[in-house]
Amino acid sequence: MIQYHAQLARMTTFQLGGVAERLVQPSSIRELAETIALGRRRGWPTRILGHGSNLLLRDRVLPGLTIRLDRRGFGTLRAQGYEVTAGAGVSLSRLIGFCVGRGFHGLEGLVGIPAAVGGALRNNAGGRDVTIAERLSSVTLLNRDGDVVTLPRGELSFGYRSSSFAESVILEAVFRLERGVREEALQRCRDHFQRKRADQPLAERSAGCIFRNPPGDFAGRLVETAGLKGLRIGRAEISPLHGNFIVAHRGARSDDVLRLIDHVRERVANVHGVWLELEIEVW
Ligand SMILES: Cc1cc2nc3c(=O)[nH]c(=O)nc-3n(C[C@H](O)[C@H](O)[C@H](O)COP(=O)(O)OP(=O)(O)OC[C@H]3O[C@@H](n4cnc5c(N)ncnc54)[C@H](O)[C@@H]3O)c2cc1C
Ligand SMILES: NC(=O)C1=CN([C@@H]2O[C@H](COP(=O)(O)OP(=O)(O)OC[C@H]3O[C@@H](n4cnc5c(N)ncnc54)[C@H](OP(=O)(O)O)[C@@H]3O)[C@@H](O)[C@H]2O)C=CC1
Ligand SMILES: C=C(O[C@H]1[C@H](O)[C@@H](CO)O[C@H](OP(=O)(O)OP(=O)(O)OC[C@H]2O[C@@H](n3ccc(=O)[nH]c3=O)[C@H](O)[C@@H]2O)[C@@H]1NC(C)=O)C(=O)O
Repeated sequence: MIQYHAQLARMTTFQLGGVAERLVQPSSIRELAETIALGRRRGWPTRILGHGSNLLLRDRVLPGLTIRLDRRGFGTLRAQGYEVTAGAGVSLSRLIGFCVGRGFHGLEGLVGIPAAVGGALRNNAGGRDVTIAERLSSVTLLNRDGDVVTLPRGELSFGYRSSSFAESVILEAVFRLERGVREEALQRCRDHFQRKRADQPLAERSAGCIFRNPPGDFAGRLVETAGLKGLRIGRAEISPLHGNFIVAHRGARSDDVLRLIDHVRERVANVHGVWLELEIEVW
């Protein structure tokens, strides 16, 4: 079912931006495939939305078709031996909870990342010691020809916050985990979460790190040493806790964040001679 002029802000962690011209939240692969085929026939630009934790939506109508994969339609979660199959719409926190509850370890380093499995694979989300691709066994995709295919890890490529999925929709994935002690896995989750919460403003509205780390350096360090932490434009602020996070306060608009991004890039370029590349996507 197509929803017209659907509010999208609440479907992102920034909670900013306008409405989708058309939104579909498919409840099956078939509905997803039919929706994508319809979009092609009509020439609608089409985007896949996960948990919206790496996106900034502009303050305007998002043209074309937005397809949101959530747990209702893409919520598979099952174990066979030490392999866990998770649907694209399952949150990482739910996946990690499922694994840790069974004493399976390997994904604890991803705790505190508010992504869905599909978005996490697309961006090869990672924590201090692990990226999601490292535990991947296979992925099932809807490819650009409309076929459902399962590819082993060896046929996929991943990089720093990047993957080879650009043209496909991730439907579900199998992760290979290791037998561990449940209490120890739980403790590792607590430790990772505590460290992440100490370093990053997890309770505030953001999209995680705004910029990619430039080779050999850290965007957060460059922003901090350019004297920009705590700077505000409108109701958007560079987090005083982490220089690579912009947080949106009540009443913020996307435009405030965009202006702050421009300001940071120019200042960091002047001070350090480095042009920061965006890590988030702006839609
Ligand atoms: C508080 C906070 C902390 C964060 N910490 C981290 C961190 O430590 N490490 C890290 O790597 N990231 C972090 N992030 C960023 C973000 O969580 C990741 O980029 C994550 O991978 C985005 O997943 P998502 O489901 O929200 O995807 P979305 O933001 O919804 O989408 C991101 C991209 O994936 C595509 N996509 C989504 N689902 C699918 C699918 N099923 N098939 C194909 N393409 C798809 C979208 O089209 C878009 O291009 C953080 C974000 C926040 C808000
Ligand atoms: N900066 C921001 O704007 C935001 C920051 N965050 C922060 O990011 C971190 C991770 O966020 P998030 O992934 O949303 O997870 P949280 O740790 O905040 O917990 C909520 C999650 O618990 C999951 N859940 C509900 N029931 C169960 C269950 N029975 N077993 C396992 N999991 C369950 C839900 O998954 P499901 O969705 O599948 O129902 C939901 O995603 C947190 O620290 C949070 O504070 C989170 C959101 C926004
Ligand atoms: C949050 C994200 O991912 C995060 C991920 O959570 C952490 C896990 O340790 O590692 C990356 O951050 P990061 O490189 O800033 O990691 P941190 O360990 O916080 O900082 C790296 C270095 O920069 C310094 N730093 C960081 C922030 C700051 O304000 N000032 C500063 O000087 C730190 O002291 C440290 O020496 C990812 N960011 C990127 C752009 O790669 C995301 O992708 O959205």
